[in-house]
Amino acid sequence: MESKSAEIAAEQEHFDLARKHRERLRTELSEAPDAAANAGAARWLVGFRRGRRDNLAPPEQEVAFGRVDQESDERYYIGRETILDDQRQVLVVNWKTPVGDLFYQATAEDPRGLTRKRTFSCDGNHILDFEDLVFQQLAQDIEVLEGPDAALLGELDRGRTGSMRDIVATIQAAQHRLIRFPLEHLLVIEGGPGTGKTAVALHRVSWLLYNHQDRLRPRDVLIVGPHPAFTRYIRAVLPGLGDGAVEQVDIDQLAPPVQRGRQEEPEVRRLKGEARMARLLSRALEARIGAPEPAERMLFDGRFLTLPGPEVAAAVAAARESAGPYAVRRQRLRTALATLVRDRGGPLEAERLPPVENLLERLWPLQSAPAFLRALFGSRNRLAAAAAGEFTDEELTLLHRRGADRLSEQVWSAADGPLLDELDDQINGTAGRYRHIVVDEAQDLSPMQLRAIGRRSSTGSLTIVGDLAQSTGAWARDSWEEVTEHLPKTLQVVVAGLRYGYRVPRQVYELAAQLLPLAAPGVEPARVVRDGPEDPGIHVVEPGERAGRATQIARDHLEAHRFVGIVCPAACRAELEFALHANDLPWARADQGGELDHAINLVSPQEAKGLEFDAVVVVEPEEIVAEDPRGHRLLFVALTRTIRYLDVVASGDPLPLESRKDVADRIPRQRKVVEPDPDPTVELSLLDRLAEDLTAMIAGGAPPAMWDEVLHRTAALLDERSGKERPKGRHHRG
Ligand SMILES: Nc1ncnc2c1ncn2[C@@H]1O[C@H](COP(=O)(O)OP(=O)(O)OP(=O)(O)O)[C@@H](O)[C@H]1O
Repeated sequence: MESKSAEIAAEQEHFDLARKHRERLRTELSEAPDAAANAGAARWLVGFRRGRRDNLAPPEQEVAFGRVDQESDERYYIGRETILDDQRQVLVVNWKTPVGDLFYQATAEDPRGLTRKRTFSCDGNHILDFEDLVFQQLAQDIEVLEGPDAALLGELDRGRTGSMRDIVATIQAAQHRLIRFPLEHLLVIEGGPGTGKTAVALHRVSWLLYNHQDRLRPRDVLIVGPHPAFTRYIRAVLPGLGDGAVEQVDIDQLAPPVQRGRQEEPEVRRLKGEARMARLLSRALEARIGAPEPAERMLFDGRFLTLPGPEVAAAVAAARESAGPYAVRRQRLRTALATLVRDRGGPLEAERLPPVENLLERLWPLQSAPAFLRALFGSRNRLAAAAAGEFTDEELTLLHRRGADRLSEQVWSAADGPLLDELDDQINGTAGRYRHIVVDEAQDLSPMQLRAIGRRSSTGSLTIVGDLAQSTGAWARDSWEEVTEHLPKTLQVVVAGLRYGYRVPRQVYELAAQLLPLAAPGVEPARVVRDGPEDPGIHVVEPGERAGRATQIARDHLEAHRFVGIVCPAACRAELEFALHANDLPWARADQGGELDHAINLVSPQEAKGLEFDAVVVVEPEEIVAEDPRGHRLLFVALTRTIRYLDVVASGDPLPLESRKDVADRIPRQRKVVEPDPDPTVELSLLDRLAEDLTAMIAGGAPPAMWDEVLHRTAALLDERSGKERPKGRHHRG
């Protein structure tokens, strides 16, 4: 039998040959277009060639990651793209083809005509090793297929960066079934943290684009993520798979572009997300349509003309009852008024003349969504009229607010976005222009947000991705029906699960999963495929030491070249920022549009959704639990962001397992002003330390935003020392 190194050398020859032909193609595509029949055709050719060239894998990437051998003795290499030689012989087959499907789907029980599946490990296009599954052998030992193979484990252990990678080389059979699930469905992909939901959804897009080229072009697909940091994190995957032109946005971008930043109470967010808001807006908009005078007098070129009120009213009623958005029906009224004018001998071009325009504007005023919503929220009377008994007085009070003096100065909240979008749809209509939409982290979306997605779908074909155990915020969900009921109902809904947890190591998942009975009793825990390098570190510290300890741990990981995330609740944010500054560490914050850095990233538990890091430091779990009505779910999210290392730094309980209220009640609440506390029981050393901290802040010129938080922490410390015992965690390390 050939030695392995000889076989690797033979495979390398094939890889080199394929690479030569991929580069030949790149050169050909770069050359000027051949003569075309006309200038338009030449332009098309240039665009086509550029697109093809841009989608080619970069020169340094391996040409293939696998090989399948068929019983018929045919053998195919599987890669990110098909590569042909100059005789049009196939050197590598695209993973999205039926031959590619075999690579992922063949099992010992059902080898699908394969004798062997080979997986290569490479450094660039240089083969380091390969691993074979010989199906005949495996048929005798099916267990071998149950565990993760070496290629998958190798992939999972690779260090992370701020950018998600593709998983084409190691897609698992259960994942592949969802990737190629038929297009004409509303497919819900659910599964625990790190089961590959996001990866599967993105590869599904690539697979669908390849296999439905006749009806699905990249511009027909939209990907919606939960927040900008997530969109940045995933944005390189599809271009890497050769599908660069797919639009990827975060949910807040599905709205007219307005100035954002207004913060609102959870109850207001919840109310604004409800589906009945759509009806309120619709009634308010219809209420803007007016009634004519008993006789409408108009002046054309010095000649008066009178339209009888009842005829104008009939025209308004007909337009009102006709189908279509507000602006389209307004246009119908314009035509009807012009006809009435002409019938009475008025000018032929009446549509465009000021008297008709003025009457039209009075009866059916032009609207823009932001101006309309500002006026509606600013008027208690208008709100009450539009409520039509569907809203209580208290609810209307929550909606009522004084608008900015100028529209351009109006600052809108996140929950206003879908309302503006809904209004824009009611006024101008929305062309449902996407034939397939992927929605990630869909478990948190409000009905109004889901409606914004639904109206952009022209087919009802959607891939909805999420995990109910991670559902938090004003619209936390407990079932998928609560989500799908607000989406188009044209196609069959299928809920499919991913069960194997690829991200989170066993030791970390065992800690996090203790929260599940409390956080999401109905949700089945993921089956974890691998062990981590060590148990989670639990660090119970004094409140004043918390930021310092978290920073120190992050620094240690950084020095070991790990991509680090510090997941920190709002209450601890300022002290962490200060400690990171003071220690002069390179760090980035996800909420400021910055990239996730190759260093330390400070993220809130909400922003952490969908992200992952080599090492994660979770700060003060009790505060995280207190931060959200489903706080245990939020903590579950925070604890499951790591691919290898987890540290929890807490002055309270590092894993609070009581009700959220009990947890929240023991956290000292923020005090605005701190009086010097003369309590003699406060230890001198504590005061010394506080004095030191404050001196350091003054010397370091800490920004004003940090002071409030430090004072709050000071108050908490003093409260604590004056006798309020706080429960301590179970573990201690370092
Ligand atoms: N078949 C696979 N081969 C290699 N890596 C994989 C595979 N499946 C998943 N992964 C990796 O596991 C990690 C988690 O995947 P992903 O982010 O898609 O999970 P998720 O289910 O969306 O998680 P969350 O619920 O936390 O958002 C990623 O690094 C992904 O690349």
